[in-house]
Amino acid sequence: MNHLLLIHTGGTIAMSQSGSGHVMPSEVNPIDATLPKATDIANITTKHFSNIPSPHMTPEKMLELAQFINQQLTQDTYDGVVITHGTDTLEETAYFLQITLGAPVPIVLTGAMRSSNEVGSDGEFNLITALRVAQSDVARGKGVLVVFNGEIHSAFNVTKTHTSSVDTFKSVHFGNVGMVTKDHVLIYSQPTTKQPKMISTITKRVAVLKVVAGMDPDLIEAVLALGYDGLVLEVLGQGNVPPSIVPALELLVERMPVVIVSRCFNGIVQDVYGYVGGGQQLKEMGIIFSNGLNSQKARLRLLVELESGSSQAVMEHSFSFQQ
Ligand SMILES: NC(=O)C[C@H](N)C(=O)O
Repeated sequence: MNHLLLIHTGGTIAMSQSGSGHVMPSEVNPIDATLPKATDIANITTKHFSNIPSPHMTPEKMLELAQFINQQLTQDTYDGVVITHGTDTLEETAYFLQITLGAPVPIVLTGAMRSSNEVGSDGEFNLITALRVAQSDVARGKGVLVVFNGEIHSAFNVTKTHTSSVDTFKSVHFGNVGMVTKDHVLIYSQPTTKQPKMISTITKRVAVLKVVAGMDPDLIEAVLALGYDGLVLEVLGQGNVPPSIVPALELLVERMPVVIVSRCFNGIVQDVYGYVGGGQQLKEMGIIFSNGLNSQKARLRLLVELESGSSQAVMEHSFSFQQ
């Protein structure tokens, strides 16, 4: 029988609703009560890494988690790892692990939208399906996966799309990579993955700003004044900005890497337009075009590139579109 490592980090899956109706972390993780129902799936070793709501997650804690997983995988033999996590930043931790961890076994993240004692609580189903995916041969070599509501997603594409629905995780651009049915774990497409970059510290800071019509340049100027090391800009459409921020961007890109992602939910940025502030001008300035990542993931990618001391050319390659 397979041996799985189950790591709890917190989130709603580890919470209960109190008498007042507010949802709070529980001292004893209620999801562990599900484990007797999983004994036919694998032998499971449980580790409690943290018990935090995921808005309390940071890149530093993500790095600690990556190091913890590496340590556990060298100390014992596991066939897969399941991580329970709050849903608010789950996609960020999943993507961080994807780009920094070269684990030889499936790494699967899951969570819940309804806490343990709420009607229709989804933690039990999500945990059981995540364990089934992690022990499955078809999950090997597929990168870090997110299993939620019977769907399997790649860390690259998945994002939280609904504030309260249990059907919240969706893969923009390419759709989910697989599904879990009563009897099967199916993965029908090969997720995009790139060589992970091992880092040992988080010392850099990357700002994220969203571009809006008629945007004032002062926030772009503040990025430099506040001592950030890089900027991710959520730009318009296929990769365009208003003329009002072009001079500030020109100055900024001389001093730090600037990466653009689109504020559209789907699609990639390209140098299509030749007007002032259009993609052609941004490309000529040396701005890096991302490959369809959302801004929260592009921020982590840029952070990892900065920590790795990557050149502009290496960064461009890391952000390039690859199928
Ligand atoms: N459903 C959840 O897990 C949301 C919660 N606020 C968290 O991310 O910790």
